[in-house]
Amino acid sequence: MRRISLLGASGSIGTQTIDVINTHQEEFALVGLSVGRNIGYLREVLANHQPKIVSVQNKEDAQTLAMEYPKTHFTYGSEGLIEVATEETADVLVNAVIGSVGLEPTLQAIEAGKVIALANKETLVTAGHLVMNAAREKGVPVLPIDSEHSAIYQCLNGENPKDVERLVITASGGSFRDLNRSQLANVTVEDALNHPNWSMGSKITIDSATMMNKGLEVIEAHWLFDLPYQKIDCLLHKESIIHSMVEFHDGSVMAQLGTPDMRVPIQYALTYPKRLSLPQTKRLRLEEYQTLHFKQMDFERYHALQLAYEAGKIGGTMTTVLNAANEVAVAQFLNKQISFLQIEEVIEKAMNRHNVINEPTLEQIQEVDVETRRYVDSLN
Ligand SMILES: NC(=O)C1=CN([C@@H]2O[C@H](COP(=O)(O)OP(=O)(O)OC[C@H]3O[C@@H](n4cnc5c(N)ncnc54)[C@H](OP(=O)(O)O)[C@@H]3O)[C@@H](O)[C@H]2O)C=CC1
Ligand SMILES: CC(=O)[C@@H](O)[C@H](O)COP(=O)(O)O
Ligand SMILES: [Mn+2]
Repeated sequence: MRRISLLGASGSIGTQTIDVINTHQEEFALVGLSVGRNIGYLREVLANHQPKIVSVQNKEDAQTLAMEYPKTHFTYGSEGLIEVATEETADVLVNAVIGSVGLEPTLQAIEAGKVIALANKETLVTAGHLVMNAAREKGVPVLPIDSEHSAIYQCLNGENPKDVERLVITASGGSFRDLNRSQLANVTVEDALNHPNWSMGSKITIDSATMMNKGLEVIEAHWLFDLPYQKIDCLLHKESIIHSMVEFHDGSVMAQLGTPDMRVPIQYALTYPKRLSLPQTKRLRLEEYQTLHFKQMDFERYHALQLAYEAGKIGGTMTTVLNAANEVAVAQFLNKQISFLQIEEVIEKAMNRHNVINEPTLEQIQEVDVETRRYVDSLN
């Protein structure tokens, strides 16, 4: 029995994690969870699970719920996320919150010796060295949930990491993949939220449309697989059937395939190194596709990806700036305060003015994060 704490239970990854847990009730127990403001969904979960601890965003919600569910401890805010992440009866933390708010709970969970199943890629983008060093020191595995990284993890299973020539991360191209740059000037939020292959939360769907999602994933791969940026490539593949590939020195290429369904990588992270059945996923029948498409990445068309590679290669706090500026700019775009193309403009401005700190501490990262958010807010 694996006992799971789940941050971000009401989101796209969170609800699919609960689906996986419900599918294998003999294997998994949900001992802790957090939601933000979606108390309605939390009540649905509490009808079927008896977690020891629950965190919500607001104190008032925590107080109301505590009266209704006396067997569960309710907490709230950023401290609440840490309490759930370090719940003593949990073996595994599934981190499925959005944004760098996921960093401290991840670090504290590592300190408490929990296995980390990580969807929250912003954690590695903003402070990959802190997370991976802490995990190494504690001997705690960091298992990827992100589909591309799960694919690479599966391809590397049993291989010697020294034999890797390069990683090939596939990219769907996002909502605007058939538009050229000049056609991006007037695109709407509603259009941007219409991802061709995946149903995901709004922030990552916008990241996918700007190609920043691939940029975040390149940095995530750099930390997870300890490879230099020169060995991490991106390839446009519009069907999202090949979830990523690993090329080895002998020319062999390993790929992981499947229909686009996040429950597969979520479950793999929860059962690793075993596999369990997942009857509800649509099976891949390649004859239904006949043709899969591939195209070289175009860095002029997808400038945000270029910025992410630059930030990654510069390193230190530059990726913290990239991430924080992106989080604020995407929120502004979703609130219709800036245009789609301004997202990358804002990120570039924030990067250009930043004096990098190498090997930053957690405090320095938090300061740079706050300062970058303040700067990006001031632009608007
Ligand atoms: N969705 C996907 O298919 C994939 C997602 N990922 C990554 O997984 C992470 C989650 O993405 P996704 O599930 O799409 O996101 P969603 O927006 O769907 O869900 C986010 C979750 O985090 C909660 N939340 C949001 N802000 C806060 C906050 N400040 N404090 C506490 N909780 C908060 C939300 O609560 P509430 O809604 O209750 O307010 C919700 O439970 C991201 O890092 C994303 O990049 C990676 C690969 C695929
Ligand atoms: C499902 C998943 O892992 C997302 O990160 C997905 O990769 C988004 O698709 P693209 O970024 O390739 O459009
Ligand atoms: Mn992904």
